[in-house]
Amino acid sequence: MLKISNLTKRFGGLAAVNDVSVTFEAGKINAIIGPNGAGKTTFFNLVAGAMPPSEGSIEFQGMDVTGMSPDRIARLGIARTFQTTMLFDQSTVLDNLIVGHRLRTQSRLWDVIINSKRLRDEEKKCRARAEEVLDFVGLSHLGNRYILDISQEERKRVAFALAMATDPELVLLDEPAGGINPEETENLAALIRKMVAHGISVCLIEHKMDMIMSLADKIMVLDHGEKIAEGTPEQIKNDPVVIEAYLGSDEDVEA
Ligand SMILES: Nc1ncnc2c1ncn2[C@@H]1O[C@H](COP(=O)(O)OP(=O)(O)OP(=O)(O)O)[C@@H](O)[C@H]1O
Repeated sequence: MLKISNLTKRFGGLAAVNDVSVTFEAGKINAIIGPNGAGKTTFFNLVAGAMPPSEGSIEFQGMDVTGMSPDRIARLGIARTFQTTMLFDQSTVLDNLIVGHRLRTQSRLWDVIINSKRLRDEEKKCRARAEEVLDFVGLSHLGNRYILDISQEERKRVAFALAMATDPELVLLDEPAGGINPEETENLAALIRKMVAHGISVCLIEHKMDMIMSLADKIMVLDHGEKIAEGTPEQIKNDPVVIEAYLGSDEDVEA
């Protein structure tokens, strides 16, 4: 589904991602781990088209998407969750989803001025889709609540719903369990499994090792921009190179 070949991104003299090649299969949960500054976020930025690579290529479902704009990549089926701080606090959950979805639909200014049938049809579709994804993430009962009034876990579910609204094939999750407690983390892991059960492939960056180890089918470990290991959770846990990379940082692979 996603084939990365010799991907490199340099910022001045620093190779934030350095000659990384990896393949992620459809229908799986793939995790990217590594100490702080390892290049995980940069890797995601490259896949989502937020920045062009210095070298290497990205193939999605057999198509070369290297250097494509984020819009085009999103339309091809790669969605990314945004930080919950990107939600509109003073709007309702449903409005956040409708606006998020509308930003990706077709109506032009002319349609708005004449309140065209296309516009009205699109609005209806966006609302229906918003209600559908809200139900999927288990928040139907909160559609009319303000973002300000819901919990951090619920906000994370809204962020997932936003990504789901575009009907993606692959979802990139950047630290989905950051800032929530162990029980909420388990709930969110269940939601990620549900996404995969519905045919969506997942790629996530996460620091919470217990979550990764129980959730991921495959883990890629980055350190100083380079891929130092790749394998199942069991293989990664016991890999001396990985343990060494984490011992040299303030993080713990068994944590
Ligand atoms: N836009 C940029 N310009 C210059 N340097 C950058 C830029 N983005 C990232 N870097 C550098 O690239 C390296 C990798 O950063 P990146 O954010 O990808 O790591 P990370 O693994 O996501 O780290 P963390 O776990 O702390 O979020 C770091 O040294 C960072 O300072």
